[in-house]
Amino acid sequence: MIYTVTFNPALDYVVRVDHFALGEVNRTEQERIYYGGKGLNVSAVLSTLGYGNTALGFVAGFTGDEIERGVKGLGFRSDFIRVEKGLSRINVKLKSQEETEINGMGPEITGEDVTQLFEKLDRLTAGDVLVLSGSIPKSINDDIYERIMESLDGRGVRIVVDATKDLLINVLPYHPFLIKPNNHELGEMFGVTLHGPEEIIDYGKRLQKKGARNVLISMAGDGAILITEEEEVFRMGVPKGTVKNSVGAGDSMVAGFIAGYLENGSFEHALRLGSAAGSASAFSEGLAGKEDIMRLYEKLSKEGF
Ligand SMILES: Nc1ncnc2c1ncn2[C@@H]1O[C@H](COP(=O)(O)OP(=O)(O)O)[C@@H](O)[C@H]1O
Ligand SMILES: O=P(O)(O)OC[C@H]1O[C@](O)(COP(=O)(O)O)[C@@H](O)[C@@H]1O
Repeated sequence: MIYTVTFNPALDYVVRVDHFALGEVNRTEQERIYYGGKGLNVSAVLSTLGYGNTALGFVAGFTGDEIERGVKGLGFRSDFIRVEKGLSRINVKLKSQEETEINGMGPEITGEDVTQLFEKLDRLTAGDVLVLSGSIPKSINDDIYERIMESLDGRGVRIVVDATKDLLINVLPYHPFLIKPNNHELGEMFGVTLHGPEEIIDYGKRLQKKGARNVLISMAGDGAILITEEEEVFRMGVPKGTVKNSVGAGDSMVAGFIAGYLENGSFEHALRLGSAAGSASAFSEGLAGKEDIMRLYEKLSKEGF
């Protein structure tokens, strides 16, 4: 079974504004609402690619009701924990001359709520895949990902972590199967700005030395680099296309990678399917559909990436 955990699901409010002006009244040209949060996006794309999965996480308030209702139509199972205080987030994604995001902080999650999550995770067994993805609400201690990994240590569960800074660094001693920082996040973890693939590979390998098994570094329009536990390094470019909305591209990449790896155990295939899913979502208004992903997969294969 595949499980995803989203501590902080969101409604993503994506608005397009022509020439956004700070401090002025701006009017939208287009507005859309998507069900978001990294784990939920991973769940949605996995299900698009034919991999059934269960999304775990916390929801609160009327926005939480809507998330719980809406994701029922996305093809995966959900088993959320309802929390009493606060609201699930509305994350604002402003598309104009530049892309700007305001991600909310999320509801108040108590120790009891967290215990409920641990009870659900206690069902996981050897061969299961667990995706821990995204930020955590302020009310939770930032050692939560490590505590989850510690509780599952030795059970043969493959754990994928897509998070930033300490949330990610602290899980490395538990040997996550895959981590996916982007190049900026990778630099941020070491307090440096990375220039070019050599530096990115060097710093990616440092995360491996700290315990990560496979490190996938995404670089938006510049593609991705994968450093595997078999000491191979793969680079993948991106197909040509018009970017419509890159929110969720990273999550789509994680989902594509997992689907590809589960299919035949090949890291190269996983990277290609992950890259195709990432670009296909960047080229779509919302998350990509299967046809688009497979079309870009073929393109990446033909172009020899
Ligand atoms: N502008 C783009 N053009 C083509 N592909 C893209 C673009 N942005 C993202 N992608 C694809 O999606 C992957 C993940 O995107 P990225 O923006 O690096 O992740 P994140 O959202 O986690 O920062 C990239 O490695 C690439 O394959
Ligand atoms: O949990 P965080 O880090 O605040 O991120 C949440 C946001 O990330 C997203 O999952 C998109 O993530 P990516 O663009 O990295 O794939 C949005 O749907 C959501 O608003």
